[in-house]
Amino acid sequence: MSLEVKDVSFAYPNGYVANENLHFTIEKGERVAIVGQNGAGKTTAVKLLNGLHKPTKGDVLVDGINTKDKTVAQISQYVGYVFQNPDDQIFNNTVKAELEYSFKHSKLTDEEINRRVERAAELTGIQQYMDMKPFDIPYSIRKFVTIAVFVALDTPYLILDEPTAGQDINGINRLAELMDILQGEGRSVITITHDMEFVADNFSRVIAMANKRIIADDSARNIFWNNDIVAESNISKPQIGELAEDIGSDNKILFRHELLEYLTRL
Ligand SMILES: Nc1ncnc2c1ncn2[C@@H]1O[C@H](COP(=O)(O)OP(=O)(O)OP(=O)(O)O)[C@@H](O)[C@H]1O
Repeated sequence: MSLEVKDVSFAYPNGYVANENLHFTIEKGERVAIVGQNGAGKTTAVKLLNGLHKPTKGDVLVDGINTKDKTVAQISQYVGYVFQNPDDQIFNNTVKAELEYSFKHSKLTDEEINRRVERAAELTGIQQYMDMKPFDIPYSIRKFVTIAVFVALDTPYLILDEPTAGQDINGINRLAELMDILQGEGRSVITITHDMEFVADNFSRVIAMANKRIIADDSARNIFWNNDIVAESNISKPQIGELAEDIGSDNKILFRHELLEYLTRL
């Protein structure tokens, strides 16, 4: 079971080519961060994963199913896409209704739907907001509402677009815990982010994009310690990595404990 992107290119209706020859596979349970300069084509690429865009060339297979053969509604049962801005996604009158809406045509029993909705609310920390109007709660919590929708739906693949934007440390920790739980259940999380600390702390695999293409698909350590890739994709090295480089370490340090260990050995 996997998400397979096979030599995919994509052009918008106006003819602008936003992705060229993307080729990668994401296995079930994997966590992958897609990073890169503004306009590199990251959002276009993830919209190909959930069927919002269909490849102009090549194929995207979701657990073996070609996205070209299915509707967005069908693919979104497998691949959940949480928009960068929750206000583009939320449209129900209460938080609870927003979570229940996706089950409108579901054959699941009411008990099962309730169980899933309650669990999703608990895992995302939104229980106390369930009866409120979404626009009466803070932006950072609204983002968790949109995540909870797909946690409840139990999609095997979850795409988070800039999940740390607008979150404080508690929100970021909650995201990290949630991703651990989802991964423990064999679900994949794919994120687009400009937050390199979040990437280093939570994603072992990183896909770096620049100018419509993938320029590297490697461990976070190898990506952040390759200055050519960092420069071409216009990302920054996480702070600890930068500090380690400044003091002359070439041990590919990314974490505080690694830096401390290195310093005590000097
Ligand atoms: N509907 C559209 N029609 C034509 N071109 C588009 C459309 N949507 C996006 N583009 C262009 O495609 C390119 C890639 O955009 P995309 O949003 O995928 O980049 P991104 O890497 O996600 O950028 P950012 O980090 O700024 O969100 C950009 O040059 C953008 O202007």
